[in-house]
Amino acid sequence: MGDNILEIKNLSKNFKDFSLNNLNLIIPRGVIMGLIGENGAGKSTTINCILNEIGKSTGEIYIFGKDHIVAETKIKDKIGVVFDENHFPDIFTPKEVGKCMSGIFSNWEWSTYNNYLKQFELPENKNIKDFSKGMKVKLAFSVALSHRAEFLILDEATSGLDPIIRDDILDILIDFVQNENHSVLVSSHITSDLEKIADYITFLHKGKIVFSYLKDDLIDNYGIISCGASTFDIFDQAEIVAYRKEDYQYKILVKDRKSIAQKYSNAIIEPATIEEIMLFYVKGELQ
Ligand SMILES: Nc1ncnc2c1ncn2[C@@H]1O[C@H](COP(=O)(O)OP(=O)(O)OP(=O)(O)O)[C@@H](O)[C@H]1O
Repeated sequence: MGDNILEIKNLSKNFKDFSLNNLNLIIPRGVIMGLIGENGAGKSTTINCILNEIGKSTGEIYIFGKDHIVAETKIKDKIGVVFDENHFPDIFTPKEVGKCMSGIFSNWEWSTYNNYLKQFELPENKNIKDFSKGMKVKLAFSVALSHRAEFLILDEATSGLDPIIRDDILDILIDFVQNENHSVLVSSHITSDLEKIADYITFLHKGKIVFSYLKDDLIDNYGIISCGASTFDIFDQAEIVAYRKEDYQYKILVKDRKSIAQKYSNAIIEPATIEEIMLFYVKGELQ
């Protein structure tokens, strides 16, 4: 267990109209795990269960090898969290936030915090209520990165940021996992960002994990075939993950595009992006 920063076993959470269903997930040390899924798929619920912000119905969660509830205080000291909303009281200034955090986190580093405030051009004495949405997110990143966290958990944290700051944040995350004790769990709708930085992609759909794969395996192996009805009919159905019927053609998602290309030499096969793979699973006909 020591090599994994997070281990989730058979996690379920039942709400009245929604259930997270028997999730199993491992995040090794030294990696960025991207969590994708449609609105309402259960990404925030998963993250809230990990952080014990909401109680799980059943299952086990270990962070740094320890039960996430038994060792909650110690664990939270080493986790940096950024959500898509302001965590801090509006009347605080960044300086006051720093003072408050220095009392909460045992490894608080003022110099790192002040450097991030500078890098993100955040005025240290302005009230947060007068910050833009992007400034609030940048403040949350400054805090998350200033207490020697080993595990960063980001829930839709970058979606309110402009492409330039987003790019800076992606660089910071890549840099963060250069320390092989560190890992990042990042949920995002911006799949192109995850395509740039994630080592693994976990796809959650209607409360269940569809897959949790190495990103390079996804990109190297999945493919999309465009073909007419007659070609579609000769495909071995077992080779089709999902398909979508368009006006004059079928689009087929396959898992092993290289062997399919050899077998059906007339078929046109393109690599699939993460967004396309997700769309096929959510909107296509599944085999
Ligand atoms: N406290 C709650 N009580 C009842 N249902 C809830 C509660 N919190 C979340 N849900 C439901 O759980 C489902 C999953 O929500 P969740 O916020 O985890 O999805 P998500 O994948 O993070 O979506 P998004 O991308 O829109 O943020 C939704 O149907 C939501 O209505």
